[in-house]
Amino acid sequence: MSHVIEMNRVSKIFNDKKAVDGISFTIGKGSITAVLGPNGAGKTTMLSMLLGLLTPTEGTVKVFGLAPKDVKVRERCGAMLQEVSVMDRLKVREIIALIRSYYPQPMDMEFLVRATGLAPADLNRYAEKLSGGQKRSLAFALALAGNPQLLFLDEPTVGLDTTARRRFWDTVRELAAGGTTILFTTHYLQEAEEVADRILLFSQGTLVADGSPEDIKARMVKQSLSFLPSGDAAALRGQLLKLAPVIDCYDKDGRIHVVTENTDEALRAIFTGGLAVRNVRIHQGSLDEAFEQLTHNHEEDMKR
Ligand SMILES: Nc1ncnc2c1ncn2[C@@H]1O[C@H](COP(=O)(O)OP(=O)(O)OP(=O)(O)O)[C@@H](O)[C@H]1O
Repeated sequence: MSHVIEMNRVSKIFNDKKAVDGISFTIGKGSITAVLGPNGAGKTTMLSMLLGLLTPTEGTVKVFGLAPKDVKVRERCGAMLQEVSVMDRLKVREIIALIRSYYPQPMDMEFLVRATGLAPADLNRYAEKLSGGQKRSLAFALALAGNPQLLFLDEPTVGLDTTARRRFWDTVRELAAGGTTILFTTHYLQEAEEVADRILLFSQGTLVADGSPEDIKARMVKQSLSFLPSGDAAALRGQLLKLAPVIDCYDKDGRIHVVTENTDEALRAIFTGGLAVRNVRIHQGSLDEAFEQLTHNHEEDMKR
């Protein structure tokens, strides 16, 4: 299968700083990928190379098997970037019509209006008179105007209210179901977890995790178990701390929690030892915790 996006050992150096450091990944058709990472991790730099706005210092970037600057690639891509600048002295309808006219098979105007939530009345307004949220809806309409097969979205929902945000993600899901490939950056972990089928987690220019939200949560080193004590809780805690796989244990919300690097081994030790526990639960940890842990571990490794 040919990949929609292919990054092979890509680095970008600004002066002496490596903003992106030897990154490789591929992305397949119709997937929704979230790019996450703290400020300065290299997300926008990576996106700019995919859009052909920046040239890699090392490595190769291919989009639809071609260089990102190729006109055949540009015709098939749409982008919504962080900075929204609208053309003055043009009405919303005129701007959308203008952008649609640049493409061989533009997106249906009715779909654009419905999908982006622009009200019919908004179409006759001058773009500079729109609110911040409406300007972002217009930017989304412009990103879709060319009927793209690949859509780049850089922190797309900043400034959108709850309704607009929900409509936005519904449209993204609908497009992906129709075969459009989506790559978006976000700082909202909940969005990544709900919408993306894959997460690329960046830290200091490198890719520290790549997988489904579930995979990434499962990579948490520390998971926890909790249960209700069947007998004396203090005695049970003492017994638990003597088991090799148990790192720590504590009481919370009437349950005893056990911290471990391996829930399977901890459970085995508890049952083999005949400890009096019931109502066992395994806590995977949140994506938030996984994200903190993975980027923190990476930063610590870099200091060594
Ligand atoms: N044009 C540039 N010249 C010099 N350094 C740059 C340039 N663009 C980015 N950088 C540096 O590269 C690093 C990565 O920046 P980038 O904007 O890609 O991060 P990011 O992950 O998108 O951050 P944010 O979440 O804040 O948008 C930062 O240290 C930044 O200062």
